[in-house]
Amino acid sequence: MARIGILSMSDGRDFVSRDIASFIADSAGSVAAALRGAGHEVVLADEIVTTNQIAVEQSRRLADQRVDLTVFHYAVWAFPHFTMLAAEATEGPLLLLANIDPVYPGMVGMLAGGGALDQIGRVHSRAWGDVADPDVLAAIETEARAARAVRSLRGATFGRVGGRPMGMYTAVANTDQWMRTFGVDVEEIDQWEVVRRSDLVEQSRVCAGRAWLEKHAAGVHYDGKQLTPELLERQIRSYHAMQELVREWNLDFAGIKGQPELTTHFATMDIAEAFLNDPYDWEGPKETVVTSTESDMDGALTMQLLKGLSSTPVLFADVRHYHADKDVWDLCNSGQHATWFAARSEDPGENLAKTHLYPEVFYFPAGGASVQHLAAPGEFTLARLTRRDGRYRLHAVRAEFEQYDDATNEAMMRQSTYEWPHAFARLHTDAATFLSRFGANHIHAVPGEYVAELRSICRLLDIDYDGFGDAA
Ligand SMILES: C[C@H](O)[C@@H](O)[C@@H](O)C(=O)CO
Repeated sequence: MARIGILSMSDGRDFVSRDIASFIADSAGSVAAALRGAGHEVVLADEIVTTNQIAVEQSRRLADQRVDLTVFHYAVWAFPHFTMLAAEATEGPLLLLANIDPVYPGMVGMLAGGGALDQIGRVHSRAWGDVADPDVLAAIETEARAARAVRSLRGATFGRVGGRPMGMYTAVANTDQWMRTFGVDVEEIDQWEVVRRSDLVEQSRVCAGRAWLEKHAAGVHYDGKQLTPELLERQIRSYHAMQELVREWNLDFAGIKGQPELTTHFATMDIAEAFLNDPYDWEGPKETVVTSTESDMDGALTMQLLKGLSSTPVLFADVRHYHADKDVWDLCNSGQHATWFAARSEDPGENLAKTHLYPEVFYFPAGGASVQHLAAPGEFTLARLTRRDGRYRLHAVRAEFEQYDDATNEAMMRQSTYEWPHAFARLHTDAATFLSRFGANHIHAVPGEYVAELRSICRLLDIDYDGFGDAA
């Protein structure tokens, strides 16, 4: 949930503002109550803005509370320079909210303030109407979620464990542009640290992890070569090594190169990535740590934004295949999908019961377990940050994840790489449009509807929104 500041604008003439103060306070109170009722934290300004000084003081006070979204509330005609002074003191996302009550010219106040902000190019969003109307409340909440997701990036640190894999330009971003556009710093960490620290993990933790996986997974398919208890333990060690790096380097999210050094000479990072992205591991419930395969920077950044919206694990997948006969895509990853996607259950046992650990395939001679499952059905929002000629854009598309009878699921998974995790996605766009315009090999998804938030995020970040199909 978001932290939302509310600042009510009013008239600069004392004999007017005096008489309308209670009307404004009641209206602001209803907005605050509705947002609190929806679970948000609300910070109401101490004073209604009736002077230039109060405009600056009160907006600075809200800014000090590091609100995710600042709402300028217009229940009456308000002197527009108050809006300008308050906006000047508000560095975060800004929403102008007018109640539609003809008794007082609140709409006029909002439009005069909004027009003035447009004149100086100050990004802001607008909403209007009675907050008792669910659509009005939903519009404010959409902006609040988008604002929180964007704010959660500012000051964050991405841990890039290993550099660019396999010449993948789409996995590498410019750190200056990241700091300027998203406020995110990048720590470059050598994969050697994963190998070095893996040896230092206590054997008891490792044994407990292997026992837990063997107990709960649908199958751990040891083959004496590509997947052995020793290799699975090495992967469990690499998971704990990554957890340590996240803690010691204060990483908010991360990416692991993996290929080719680790996947050829150490073990794959599939177990590490899956459980970093999961809300649990063999030691209990935990916070998810967004971690991208192939140290995909814009992939991880997209996932961190989606996590800011949904507070769930976020899927990382290759756009691997299109089943034209079914108009369904196989989103399958040579790395991981958090096991949570197998059943989207809060009970890890339920997800693991649909998850198989298979010996890694020919690409990965170092071996280890791949984490295989088929994502549970549901409605999803998919997104991906990419760059066109250096400028960021955010692709967005709606989809349903589907499953069929066991034989059909099996046959479809065997058409690509059976041992890897899959999601069968029906995208709300046609294949030709998608393949001709989508700017990456990886895509990310969360359950639920977040298209409006993604549009707002683009406005707040001043990047291009690129929606496909009914998300256009
Ligand atoms: C195993 C291959 O190298 C895969 O990693 C490759 O196809 C990708 O997934 C690239 O995104």
